[in-house]
Amino acid sequence: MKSYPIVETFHSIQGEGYWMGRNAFFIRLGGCDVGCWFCDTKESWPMDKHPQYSVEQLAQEVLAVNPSMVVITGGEPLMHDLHELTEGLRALCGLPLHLETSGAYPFSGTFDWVTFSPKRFKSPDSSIGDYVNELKVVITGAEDLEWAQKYAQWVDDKVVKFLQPEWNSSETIDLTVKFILHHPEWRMSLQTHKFLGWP
Ligand SMILES: C[S@@+](CC[C@H](N)C(=O)[O-])C[C@H]1O[C@@H](n2cnc3c(N)ncnc32)[C@H](O)[C@@H]1O
Ligand SMILES: Nc1nc2[nH]cc(C(=O)O)c2c(=O)[nH]1
Ligand code: SF4
Ligand SMILES: [Mg+2]
Repeated sequence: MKSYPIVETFHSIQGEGYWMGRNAFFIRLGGCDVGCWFCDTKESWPMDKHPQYSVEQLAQEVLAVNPSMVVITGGEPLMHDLHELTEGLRALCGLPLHLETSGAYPFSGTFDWVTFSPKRFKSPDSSIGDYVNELKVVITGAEDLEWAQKYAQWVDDKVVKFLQPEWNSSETIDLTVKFILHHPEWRMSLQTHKFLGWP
């Protein structure tokens, strides 16, 4: 069966976005070429520097901690064909599968929830449009707020829209709060696990 390069796996709360606070098992796949300067997981960028795990090995790790859901993240997960990973985890674990992606590569796999975090450094592939449940735009300054609105128009009306400021910049957090006070269609997402010192 197919294997995937794994940066890390961990059991924590979903720190961000719509499912914030839920008990989740995270699988971080290696490989990303999007190049965000603010990326908080740059160690995930190399594709070939991480150990390969089979889908069965990953399923065993999930089952050992009995989480309420599994989050596939990275790196950029869509650089891989996620079909075997999601079909295998679904068959072996029977848990909801969530995806964190920039959408920069064609969509693959079957997910119960897709969080789309587009980046100005590499445009999303149009294939993600049909699958998005949540839009989560990282805010580092005023220009990102303008840019976020472009994607709010691009996704379906029913998509839940979050602005996620860089967690360690109080100016950016203030800027984001002030914007939301004038744009009630947006919600705030904070990376709560970082404030708590959890992975
Ligand atoms: C590390 S990325 C991995 C998944 C995928 N490559 C992506 O960017 O969506 C996981 C989430 O963290 C967000 N993120 C990365 N660096 C961040 C930072 N410095 N501040 C806030 N959010 C950040 C991303 O936008 C994404 O929503
Ligand atoms: N606790 C926790 N929640 C998260 N939600 C998305 C994450 C990610 O890196 O994709 C993440 C993460 O790294 N940790
Ligand atoms: S797309 Fe995601 S993993 Fe890749 S550099 Fe940007 S934030 Fe980091
Ligand atoms: Mg993270």
